[in-house]
Amino acid sequence: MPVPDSDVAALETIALDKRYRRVHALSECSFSLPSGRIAALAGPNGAGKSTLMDLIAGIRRPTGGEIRVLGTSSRSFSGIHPDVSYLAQRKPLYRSFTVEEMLKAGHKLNDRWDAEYARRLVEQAGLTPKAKVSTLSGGQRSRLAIAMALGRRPAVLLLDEPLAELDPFARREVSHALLDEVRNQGTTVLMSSHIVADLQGMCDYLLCLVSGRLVLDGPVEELLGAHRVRREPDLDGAAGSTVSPVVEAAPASPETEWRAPTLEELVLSRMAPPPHGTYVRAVSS
Ligand SMILES: Nc1ncnc2c1ncn2[C@@H]1O[C@H](COP(=O)(O)OP(=O)(O)OP(=O)(O)O)[C@@H](O)[C@H]1O
Repeated sequence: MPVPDSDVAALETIALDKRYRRVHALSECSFSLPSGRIAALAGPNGAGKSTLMDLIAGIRRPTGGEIRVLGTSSRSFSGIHPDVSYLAQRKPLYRSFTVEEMLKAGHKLNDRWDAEYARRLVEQAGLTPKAKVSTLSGGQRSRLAIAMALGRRPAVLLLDEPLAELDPFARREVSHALLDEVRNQGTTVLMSSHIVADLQGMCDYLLCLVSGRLVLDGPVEELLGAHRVRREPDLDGAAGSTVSPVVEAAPASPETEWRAPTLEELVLSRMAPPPHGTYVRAVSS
């Protein structure tokens, strides 16, 4: 893996656009993700998350705009950039293969492959080399798929709903293993998930798409620090529900208490603004 130049964004999109005939899946999407960040890609169904990942991975061509990976424009190469790994929603595992055979396939299919590293990740996951993929649990399959994605030693790792299908225990186990690894390696990660509560504490950067447009973009701490939600003692317990209670926008009386929102509240406020969602106000720094 090349040593990232800290001045160059790991991943940058400039006015990225994607139309599928009548559907405008992504509009004028511009962001710059610094190296070493673990970014959450949040947004409701159909917001354009998979489309964005597919475009970055070179699976689809944009209708407009540009993508840069470590400063190199996607216009200068075809297919997936050698420093990017993509773990799509449907995990690319062959059910009839053993764990060992999957690793061999990874070696064959990738010009750049760190066999030693991939084997170590599989060992850490407690996977038996002779076990068939079809006999693995959902959590074990996720760990194998992640080892396959990391075996390329990517500088940028794209994960589309990596924790879907997993029960809460497996989600925690897989996400901890994944995060330890990418932090140790300094890998930049872009990870989509519907379960925004899962992303808090895992991700230090947030991109939120709604109807193909980027509505939130920045370091999580900065975004949370720049917004306030009204403190409602009776309502606080409902923060985990999909549609949070409305919090009045104004006027705020002098006694009104404000607190920093959770990541979930902030994202929900953009996905479902009042009168159906939480009102979260921006504060000037
Ligand atoms: N191959 C395609 N042909 C036509 N429309 C498409 C195609 N793929 C996606 N779309 C449309 O583009 C929009 C964005 O879809 P996309 O799958 O990128 O969203 P998403 O945020 O990943 O959704 P989900 O969270 O449900 O996976 C949707 O309206 C979808 O119906």
